[in-house]
Amino acid sequence: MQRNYYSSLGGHSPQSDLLTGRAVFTEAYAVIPKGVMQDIVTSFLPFWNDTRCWIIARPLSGFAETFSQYIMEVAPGGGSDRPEQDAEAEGVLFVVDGEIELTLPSGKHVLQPGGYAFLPPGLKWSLHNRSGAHARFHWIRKAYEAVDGLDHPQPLILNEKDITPAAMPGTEGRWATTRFVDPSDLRHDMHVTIVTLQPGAVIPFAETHVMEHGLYVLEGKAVYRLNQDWVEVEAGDFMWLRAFCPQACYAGGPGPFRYLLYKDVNRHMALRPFGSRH
Ligand SMILES: NC(=O)N[C@H](N)C(=O)O
Repeated sequence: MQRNYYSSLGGHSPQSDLLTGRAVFTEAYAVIPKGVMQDIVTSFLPFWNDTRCWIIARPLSGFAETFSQYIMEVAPGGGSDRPEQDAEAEGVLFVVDGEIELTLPSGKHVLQPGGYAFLPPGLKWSLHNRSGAHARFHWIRKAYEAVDGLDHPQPLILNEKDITPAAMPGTEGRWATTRFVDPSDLRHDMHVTIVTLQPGAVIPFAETHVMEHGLYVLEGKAVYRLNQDWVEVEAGDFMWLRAFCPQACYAGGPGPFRYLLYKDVNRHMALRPFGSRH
């Protein structure tokens, strides 16, 4: 079965989100509800044709934010021969709707919903929509932190349906993570995974950690604890969490609650606070 994660995006009228007022921006986190991703907040990117994008996360405060995240929408016939202009940037693509053709030095790959690509920095790639319908995918970009003595990671092309989710210990699979990258592979400095909670399952403690997150809800509903607040979220919503933002959740059902999760990993921290001279 082909999943369509995206059908809910933009499905709210602007009024309904005005009424529910679900958009939140605080010093610790932001919530961008699906209804806010309307035509007036689209961006267009250089060298992309028939493509628009919603930029839902970016390094912001000058402290330590590490990533940007886009929802890309490519019309039939659209795409780019020069998608990335920054040689430092690594990227992950995750398809939520339709079909894209990704060309790498190794050849052409067709990605459908659930399709994942890891693109190391400096890789030559291009992307086109050769199908007759719009294609939508997440594009997560980060400045790769190279380490002397570690090779750059290699490109990866995978699909979530080919990966068995790993259950969190003691949860009997009610909380599980689909991992596209081996967590012990230290060449990688970011992970993009899919977290799945069955109806009624919980993250039972307020996780508080240095890693930042982008969480895009692929499916279902939950109440998410963000810092000191409990926020209702559903498919199509996005949450941005700064380092140390406490987080927990309760999956509301009736179906599974699933989200795409970005996390920075596996690197030393700066020795001094941002902006310090000594
Ligand atoms: N909010 C989350 O899903 N966090 C994950 N458990 C994580 O940080 O790995």
